[in-house]
Amino acid sequence: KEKVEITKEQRALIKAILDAYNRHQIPQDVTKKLLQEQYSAEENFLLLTEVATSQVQVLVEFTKNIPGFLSLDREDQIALLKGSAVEAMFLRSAQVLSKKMPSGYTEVLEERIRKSGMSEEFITPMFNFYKSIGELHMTQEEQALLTTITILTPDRPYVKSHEAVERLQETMLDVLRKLCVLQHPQEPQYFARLLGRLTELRTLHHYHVEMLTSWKTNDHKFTPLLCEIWDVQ
Ligand SMILES: Cc1cccc(C)c1Nc1c(-c2c(F)cccc2F)nc2cccc(C)n12
Repeated sequence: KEKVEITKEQRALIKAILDAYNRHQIPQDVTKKLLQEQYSAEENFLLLTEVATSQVQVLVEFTKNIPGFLSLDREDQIALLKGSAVEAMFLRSAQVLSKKMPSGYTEVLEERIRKSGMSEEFITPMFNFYKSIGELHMTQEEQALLTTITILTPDRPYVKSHEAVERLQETMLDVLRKLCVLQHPQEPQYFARLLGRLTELRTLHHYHVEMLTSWKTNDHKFTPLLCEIWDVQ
């Protein structure tokens, strides 16, 4: 049985990523609004647009703190952010929704998502994903690393230095693999199950493109940041 050991460098890497992941949270005023504003499909959509916009801002700040990310080609940094944003946001909202917060924030967020004028065909797979993430009971480190691995996916559109991104992603995959072995010794397949979620994220990515189109068709307004990150007119 090979002895799995996390090196000093890898421990520093985990700490840097976890600090960045925890440092950037959604601002209090946004979460307070979610609890206070009245319920209507329009109001819920507006609030979710605010949450989505703040999630993108949080994501950009987190990404800049991923060791090695800022050394990548600048255009590739943008291509990685645009290509991974919604997947990272699905992961983040899954982690928020699977935690039962004392403030009742998760229940309110879930209620507003279900009643925001989104069609059932997107709601079902979205909440199935949220449930499957919740069942994994990921540690904070695993959540932060899985998000990092999603962001560092080399085969996003317009990425030029494929190898540079792949090398960075492999560094993170190696750390996550070791963490899974050490933190879930009774579940040898745990690491494989985490990576399986990344496949499910790709499917949700496609659903999201359709959601954007249907929101646009129903004349829903987005913020400039959401239009920019997802190339919406
Ligand atoms: C904040 C939020 C949380 C859970 C579900 C949803 C639908 C949202 N809201 C949006 C998402 C989005 C996201 F932010 C995280 C996960 C999946 C997502 F669909 N994307 C967009 C794009 C334009 C407008 C909104 C309202 N919106």
